[in-house]
Amino acid sequence: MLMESPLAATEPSRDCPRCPRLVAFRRECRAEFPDWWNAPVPAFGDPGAWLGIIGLAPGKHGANRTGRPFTGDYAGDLLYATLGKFGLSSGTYAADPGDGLRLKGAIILNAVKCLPPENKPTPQEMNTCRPFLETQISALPRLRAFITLGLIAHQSTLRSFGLKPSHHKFAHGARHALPGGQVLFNSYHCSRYNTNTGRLTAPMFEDVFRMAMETAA
Ligand SMILES: O=c1cc[nH]c(=O)[nH]1
Repeated sequence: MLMESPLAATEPSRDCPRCPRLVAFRRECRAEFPDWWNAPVPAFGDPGAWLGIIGLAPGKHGANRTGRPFTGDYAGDLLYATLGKFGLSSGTYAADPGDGLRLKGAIILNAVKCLPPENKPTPQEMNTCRPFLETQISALPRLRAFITLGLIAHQSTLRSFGLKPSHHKFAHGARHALPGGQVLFNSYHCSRYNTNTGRLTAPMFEDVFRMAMETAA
């Protein structure tokens, strides 16, 4: 059973037609895995969040299967462990959206809401999906900080504030001032690849959360 998105009124429809390539891929997945979610993956978290965590896009066997960001594959292992460690969640994280996990003070949004082939949305798909990100950020009035996971989420979040990525270079641990006093922190994406290769370790990830907590909690 899927919990209702805290931003239900701002989510795309299950059959959002905006990106032809992603629509075709969704159809393929629905045919092959009819029991999966196979639709835009809604936001998950606290509508009163001070911290927005911006991911890239659903993973095929993860969020695209479960309907909840960063669950169902390994992409969420470090993320949900870290949220728990910093008191930003309660309950237990499992693949099943009925696990009772709740976020407190944080919300997870994806820069692209539909599953992209090879986990790679095109620049056009990023642009086409961005209005949803912008609307959702605007619908979260208590947001004071963002953690962007990876370069693409960073760029899309900057653009959603009307800022130029060339003026705000991505680097793990970097912080960027946003209009209105909010602060954006960069992290490498917490993908299985990055954690397995040691590009991102738990202490490195926790440092970014600590900075965000010290700045904005
Ligand atoms: O960025 C990501 C990666 C996996 N799952 C998501 O929902 N987003």
